Amino acid sequence: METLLKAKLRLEQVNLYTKLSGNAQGYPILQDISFEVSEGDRIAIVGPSGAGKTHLLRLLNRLSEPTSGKIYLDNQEYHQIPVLQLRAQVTLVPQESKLLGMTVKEALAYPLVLRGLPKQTIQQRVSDWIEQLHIPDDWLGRTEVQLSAGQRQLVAIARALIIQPQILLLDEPTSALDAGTAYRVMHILTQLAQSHKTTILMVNHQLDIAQMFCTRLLHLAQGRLLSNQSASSVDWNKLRESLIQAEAEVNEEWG
Ligand SMILES: Nc1ncnc2c1ncn2[C@@H]1O[C@H](COP(=O)(O)OP(=O)(O)OP(=O)(O)O)[C@@H](O)[C@H]1O
Repeated sequence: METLLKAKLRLEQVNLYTKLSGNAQGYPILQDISFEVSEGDRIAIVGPSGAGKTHLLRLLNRLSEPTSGKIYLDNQEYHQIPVLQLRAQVTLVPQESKLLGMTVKEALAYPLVLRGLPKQTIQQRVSDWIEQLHIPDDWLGRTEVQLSAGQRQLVAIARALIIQPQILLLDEPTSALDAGTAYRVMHILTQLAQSHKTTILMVNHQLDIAQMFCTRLLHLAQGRLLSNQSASSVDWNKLRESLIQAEAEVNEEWG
């Protein structure tokens, strides 16, 4: 019972089915997913393509609703929490982020403007994160089309960090970053988790990053949770081999 009270996030037998034409029952995307997450956990979510990783993050950000089962934040059922309030606490950085025609500097400030923070606080916080993430001055006046995929990814991560959410959901956050920037971002996230008890759930195909960064690992396959274990108990070589094998099988299926 004690663990239930301490859980920051809890999923109980969550199922997600998507309606596809010609299939009345729907297509199973996630099945019987149950796990708990504590404050300050750094969780890597791994699994082959199509395993349901992105949909799991979408459920946690309420971009989708479970077909059945329950999700709790601090013991409060998800659907009882107003969605904007929930998203201020549980923030998603999707694989592709848009700056909506804004410059980088405007886009970084925008989430804070929406929250009505004083101008000086906004400027200070934006400058702090620009410095911490080593975002060069010459990016600040650029719009989305003037940034590379990696630059856009870093700006998207900065926008989420600026809000200081309690739970940060990241969908392949380092896939387009160079190695140096990826490790810098991971180092900052680790510090945040340790100093502010920020909880991090990150989908990642780069197992070396997951191994170095995470405290727990969730392994999904075909919409089911294959394992939920502490990072220290993972056999990383075995996991690497099984993911390569599973990915090859997915590719074979697609011919
Ligand atoms: N709009 C949709 N309608 C129906 N099924 C979908 C839809 N979008 C995705 N799917 C299916 O849902 C399953 C899970 O997709 P999801 O994107 O969550 O996988 P993933 O593990 O994140 O994959 P990847 O690593 O390739 O990003 C896949 O089988 C996919 O084909």
